Amino acid sequence: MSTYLHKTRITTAVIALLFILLGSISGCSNTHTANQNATSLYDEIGGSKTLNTVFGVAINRIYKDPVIGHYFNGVPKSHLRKQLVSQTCELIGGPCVYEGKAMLETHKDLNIKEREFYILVEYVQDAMRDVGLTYQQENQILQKLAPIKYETIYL
Ligand code: HEM
Repeated sequence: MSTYLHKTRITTAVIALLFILLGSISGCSNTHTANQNATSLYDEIGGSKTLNTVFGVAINRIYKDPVIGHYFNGVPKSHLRKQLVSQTCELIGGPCVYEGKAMLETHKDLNIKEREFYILVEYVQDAMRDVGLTYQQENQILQKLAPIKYETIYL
């Protein structure tokens, strides 16, 4: 085989490889996006805009609650909202990575009672309903938050 032909074949192989690589990268991201669009509860409910509204509404009520409101004295609403949105976003298949404090560490010295936990959950549930989430979406989100109960309450 002549050197020229040899070089041409190598060049063709390199170009083909590049096309395959680029194809698989873009194919991969397309599939990824398609899957996320098709399956994520996060996208289904309207993403971070909806979560921000839900937690904004819930937090305003929680801070005024006569039983649990006092826990939040000195906790900036915007901070708590940002962390709850990010945590829930991650839990329901959104693109977020929760980078806030660990749940056990955050709540362990607060001595939160079980019934107080349920008061908070009810505010979140009411806010989801008020914002227009379906009963099914509401339940799916609550199911994701439920296991956190044992990291927040004092038993
Ligand atoms: C499923 C239930 C709960 C979830 C998902 C949750 C989640 C969170 C998150 C993400 C933070 C922010 C952590 C950070 O600053 O990085 C936080 C902080 C806090 N949570 Fe909860 N929480 C829950 C239940 C409760 C309950 C029942 C109470 C009280 C009644 C409570 C009181 C607080 C307080 C006072 C803070 C602020 C702590 C501080 O900044 O020192 N949480 N929680």
